[in-house]
Amino acid sequence: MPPLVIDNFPSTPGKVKVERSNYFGRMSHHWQSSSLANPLLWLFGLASLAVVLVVLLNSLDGYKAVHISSTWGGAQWEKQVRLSAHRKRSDNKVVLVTGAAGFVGMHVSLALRKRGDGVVGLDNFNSYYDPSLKRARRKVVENHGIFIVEGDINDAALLKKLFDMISFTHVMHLAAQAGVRYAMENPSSYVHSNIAGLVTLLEACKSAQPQPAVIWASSSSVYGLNTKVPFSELDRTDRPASLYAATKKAGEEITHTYNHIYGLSITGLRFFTVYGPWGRPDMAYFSFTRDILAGKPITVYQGPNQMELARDFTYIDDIVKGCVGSLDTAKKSTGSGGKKRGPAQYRIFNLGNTSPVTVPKLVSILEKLLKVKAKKYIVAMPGNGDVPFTHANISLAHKEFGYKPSTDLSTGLKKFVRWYLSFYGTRGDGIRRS
Ligand SMILES: O=C(O)[C@H]1O[C@H](OP(=O)(O)OP(=O)(O)OC[C@H]2O[C@@H](n3ccc(=O)[nH]c3=O)[C@H](O)[C@@H]2O)[C@H](O)[C@@H](O)[C@H]1O
Repeated sequence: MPPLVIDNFPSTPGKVKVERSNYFGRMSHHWQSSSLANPLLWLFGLASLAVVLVVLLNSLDGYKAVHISSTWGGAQWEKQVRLSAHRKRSDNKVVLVTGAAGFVGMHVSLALRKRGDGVVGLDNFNSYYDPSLKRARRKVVENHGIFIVEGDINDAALLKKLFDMISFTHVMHLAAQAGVRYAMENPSSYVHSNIAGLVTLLEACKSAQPQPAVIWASSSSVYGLNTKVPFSELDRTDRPASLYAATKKAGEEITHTYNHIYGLSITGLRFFTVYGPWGRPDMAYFSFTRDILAGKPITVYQGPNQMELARDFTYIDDIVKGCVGSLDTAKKSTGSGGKKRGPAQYRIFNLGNTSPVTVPKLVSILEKLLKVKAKKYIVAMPGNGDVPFTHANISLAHKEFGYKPSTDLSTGLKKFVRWYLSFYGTRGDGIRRS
């Protein structure tokens, strides 16, 4: 074999250019003659390593603040996974749902299960918001025969185990670090889940036999600072306003490379401010409900020139229909053994409601439903990643799988409030009593 020269090593004076064929042979000589034999330099090297480690651990602090748990493995665990993956008929799907104890994950898992699909959930039950809500959601899906594996999408060994055990036809990837404004508090958690976790999952999917089709949650936030409305999938998405948006945009690029290189069938869904029963306590409609009931003031942001902010709030049942529709129209991946055998499907869809509502209007609907007047602080929108408005053009999803949202904000909030009161009661402390 000819000597392998690593050419991309820097070749400026003082830097090395290594010839690998002779590398190990020369090492012993270098060991004796080079400065590596000097104990003082060793001490210095070890001290530098310690400093690097301390810096690295500190940078992980933000991530550690979100507690994550993991328990998997063993005969009983395997039995539960297999049972959960069991489909009713051979034409049903077998789906791995990541983030299954999350808001959208729970609802999508139930919808798939109800029609006879095999569904295995995966969730790390982190403490970004009250994990007891996630555990309550787990109870609901467990009652429908769905097992949620407790583990992280960054755990490559766990993913390999799952793909070795089960021939998943689809992966519905909904696990993510959500929240637009929290990205300024804990940026590393977004990189951990939305970038590193996504890549670990795609690696597992690309190597799986058979390769599943992947459907995953992107976000309306990728439209960032765009002003042209409604937002279309053809519009530019290179001006994100938050790190959250940037990681979702990165996800779209990352999934494209896995589609291109490995033949993974990919569908990205840009969700528009999803709300409804079993929702996320960090979102405005949820925290406003809690605070209005508690008699606490709420903060309503305002754009420049006292402009009211608006969102294309989308009800969870409509989102579920969009998720299931896109899953059912996803074509098979084309790769095998980690290699692409032909071009594979790559799609991106907006899943919105097509009728934006202002935040003050959202508050007035809640006031009516709760029969309590809100104490409002109107403040200028802080520069923390928020965008003034969102509005979806959904013609592509309509054409591809008949997506047609049918729940307006008043109707959807009525269902949310009914659920909220039955779950937490009227005290507004966000603590469940049952
Ligand atoms: O579509 C998305 O891709 C994203 O949707 C959601 O983000 P947003 O649309 O920002 O929802 P949300 O926080 O409920 O704020 C709603 C409105 O209330 C305003 N808002 C908020 C808080 C507050 O205290 N006051 C206030 O006026 C605020 O300024 C805004 O105008 C998801 O959280 C996110 O994970 C992602 O999925």
